[in-house]
Amino acid sequence: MAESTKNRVIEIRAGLSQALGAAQAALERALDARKAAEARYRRIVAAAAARRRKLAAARDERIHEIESWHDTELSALAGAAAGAADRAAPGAAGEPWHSWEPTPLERAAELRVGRLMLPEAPLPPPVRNERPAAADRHTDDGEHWTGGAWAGAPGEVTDAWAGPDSEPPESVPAPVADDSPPVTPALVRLLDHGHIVVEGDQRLGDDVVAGLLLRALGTSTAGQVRIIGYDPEHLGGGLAGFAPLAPAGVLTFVGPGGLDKLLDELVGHVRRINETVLAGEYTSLRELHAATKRRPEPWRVAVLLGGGDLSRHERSQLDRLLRTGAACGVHLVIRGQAVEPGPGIEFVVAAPGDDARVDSAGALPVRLDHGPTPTLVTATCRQIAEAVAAGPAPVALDSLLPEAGAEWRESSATELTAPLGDSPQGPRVHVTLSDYPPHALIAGPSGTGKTNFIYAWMGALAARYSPDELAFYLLDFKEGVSFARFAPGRRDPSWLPHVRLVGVNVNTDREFGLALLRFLSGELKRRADAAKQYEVTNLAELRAEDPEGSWPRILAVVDEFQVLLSGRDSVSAEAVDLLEDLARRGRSQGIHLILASQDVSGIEALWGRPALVAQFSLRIALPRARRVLAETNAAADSLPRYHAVVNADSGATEANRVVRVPAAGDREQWSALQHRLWRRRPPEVGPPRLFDGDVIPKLADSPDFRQLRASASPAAPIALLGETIDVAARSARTVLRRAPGRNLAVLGTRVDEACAILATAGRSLAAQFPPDGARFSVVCLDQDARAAAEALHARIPDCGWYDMENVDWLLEDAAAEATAAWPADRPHFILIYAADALPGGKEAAEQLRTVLRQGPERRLHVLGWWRGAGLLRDSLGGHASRTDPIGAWVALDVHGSELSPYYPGQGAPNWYPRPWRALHFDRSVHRGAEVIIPYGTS
Ligand SMILES: Nc1ncnc2c1ncn2[C@@H]1O[C@H](COP(=O)(O)OP(=O)(O)OP(=O)(O)O)[C@@H](O)[C@H]1O
Repeated sequence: MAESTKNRVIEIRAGLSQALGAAQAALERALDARKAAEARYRRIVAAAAARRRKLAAARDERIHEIESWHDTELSALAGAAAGAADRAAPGAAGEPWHSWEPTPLERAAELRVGRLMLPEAPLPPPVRNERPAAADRHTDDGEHWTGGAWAGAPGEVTDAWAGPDSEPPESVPAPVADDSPPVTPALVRLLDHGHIVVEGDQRLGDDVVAGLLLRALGTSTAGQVRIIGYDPEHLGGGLAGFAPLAPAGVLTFVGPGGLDKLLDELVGHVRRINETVLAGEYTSLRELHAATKRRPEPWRVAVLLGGGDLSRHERSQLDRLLRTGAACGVHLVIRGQAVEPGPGIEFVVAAPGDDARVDSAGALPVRLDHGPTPTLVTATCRQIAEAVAAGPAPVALDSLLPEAGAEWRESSATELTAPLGDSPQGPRVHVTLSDYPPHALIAGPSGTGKTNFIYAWMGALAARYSPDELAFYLLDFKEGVSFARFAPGRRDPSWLPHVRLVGVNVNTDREFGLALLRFLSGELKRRADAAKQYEVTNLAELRAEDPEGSWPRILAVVDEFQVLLSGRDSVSAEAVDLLEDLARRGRSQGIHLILASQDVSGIEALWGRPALVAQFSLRIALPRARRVLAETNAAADSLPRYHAVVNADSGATEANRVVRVPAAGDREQWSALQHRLWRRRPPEVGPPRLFDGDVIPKLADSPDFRQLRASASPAAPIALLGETIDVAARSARTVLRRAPGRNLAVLGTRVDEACAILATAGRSLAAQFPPDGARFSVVCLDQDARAAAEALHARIPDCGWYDMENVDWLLEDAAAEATAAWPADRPHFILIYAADALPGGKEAAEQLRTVLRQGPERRLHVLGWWRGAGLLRDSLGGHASRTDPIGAWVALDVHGSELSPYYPGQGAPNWYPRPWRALHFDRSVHRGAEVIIPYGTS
């Protein structure tokens, strides 16, 4: 091989080896670079994953925070909205139909028509431990998760490779179901606020109207919402379910063509209410109600369903009502008429699903409620109609009273004024008694509330005027004890401090009525004398001149007064005279009479006495009372229950004022007032005198008996006999002084009463003497009276006892005593039970006559019981004998005609016997006989 070739080979080899070395080095460098690049790549990937995890965690945390804040806020807002809705629409105003029932509310509420579709507050997210599946998922906010990264999530490393190591977000908000029921009702305002126009879907609109009406009815007191339906296309069919309201007058239908008249009428109501009810004092009925708690006018809701084009007049009336009706409680619910938006007008657009709208809810979707079921509508309407037919609920007595603590502030110097209740038009009705009108006549058939009316009037007066200003004298001729509540009783020791006298169960004791009139007559005289002395003419002037004097106005109330005037006897004759005088002259002296009667004949009894009836210019008629107002005034015929016509001008129709009378009969309410006033009574005001004709008085309770004291030798011993029927509790008495005729005869067959009278006489006489100061002898000649005679005998110390066996001794002794020449050293009282049964024939009879004739002058007095007026006559010596030895007598079941011999110069006394009553006459003091009540044994 040539050198050159060798060299070339060597060169090539060297070159190749060099190249190989270089390549080797380059490869090594490249491998190093690759290694470094790979290491860097791994670092970047790891950093990216770590960063992404961190960011995802931060994002999740933030999302979670935002979501929980959102949830809390949303639930708080939803809760607040629901709470506000509940408050605005409580009870029947907002309750869903399935649990709905009427709940009358204090004031008008907003009414629910459906639900507001508010954005829903999601449920709290559950903590997720599982990875979500790799499949696509939709979150509730519409984001799209692809299994590796959140599409469109901000700040995400979206360009990074999502290797198998990459993690999905730890927690994902759970999708929330969107079908939980919304809780916020959609409300509209109708009553006391405005009008509602329903548009849109016909059937759903009908449901809205029915729902609104039912809710309006159910949230108010029965009868306070009146509906007037105008439905010319379906002739009322649109309101068919409400038909049960029609008979009670709560729903009226206006026929086609009647719109004109209906709108005119409603405008008329608005004008009237503005003029007479709001009367410039309030701007709306709502304001009046807030200030006074009274709602004198019903809400009138006119439902206008279709009806085509309106005439110009109708349109302008409708516009007027839309502007001014709501303030006066006149509201319109309109369908099928174009109405311009305006203040207070709510538009409801009916549509299915969530497409309905309520104007005041803005753009919020509304889902309307279904209408109430026909059964619910008719049942509710029937219930309301029944409640209306049953009449309004009673008003409480408290509504007539001043605030507690503000009592007794009025002066009665010129008048007595008190409210009696509200008129249906709203204003209070006040009634005044003064110089004109001075006296009142009240009439009402039984059960119409006459007694209640009197209570209410008395309560309103008694709360305003103190007992210094006003005094009551009360008399009830009806059977029962209606006025007894004003006097202390066993159950309640309080009394009405103004009441000076209460007479109950006096229907057979007309004398008590007479006694009251006599007493008032005496008081009239006292006032007239004082007026003369001060040279004044009426009570106001007298009080001004004599400020220290006690001059209360007097109110004398006589219920069923006709009993007093019935009968043509001396009682009614005198009663009429006294009444006439009191009615005529009492007015200026502050004495007022209130006569009440349930009986038309009672009122008619007065018509025959025009002078008397003319004085009673205040006339009060309860429902169906006849003839108490003027002849042509029939206002009482149509009065609802618990109402009265008050007329202060003798019944002239234009002076009628209708008043709704509060319930004052309730014992509890009355007692609360009475106790309040009783606790305030001045210390000098004692309880009233209670005269109860059904109660037998007791001698031990008699003030006259209690005052009797023993004295050594009373010149005029008093024999008490029984209680007089009088304004003051007085005992009838006869004085047994030393004078001819001072004997007492008790006449009649009624043993118990005769014995009671003798016992009273004996005990009261004995009470006036010290031991041995007088001699008492009891003679019992009738077995039936023995127990009573023995009881008396036992009560009187050292009393002699005589009967059939030994009465002759007593008579002989007494006759001698009566004719003796020497003066008696002490009085001797002989009490004889059944003196007509005296044994011993003529001789004994003669002795008795001697004692009767001559005894009294020698202080020997007979108190004898004869079982008949004729038998006494026999004892006195027969028909022709004189009766003057009997100076005093008490007759029981003896007719007046039989008493004429003992009733000198006056014919026969007017006496019809009645149980436990007696007629007493004492010729030394009486002009006429008086009725007395024997004391019961005690
Ligand atoms: N304004 C009223 N509000 C509520 N209840 C009333 C009212 N007026 C009367 N009543 C009730 O009606 C009933 C009859 O009333 P009241 O006794 O006053 O009638 P009256 O006309 O006096 O009847 P009578 O003469 O038969 O006693 C009573 O139960 C009473 O409580």
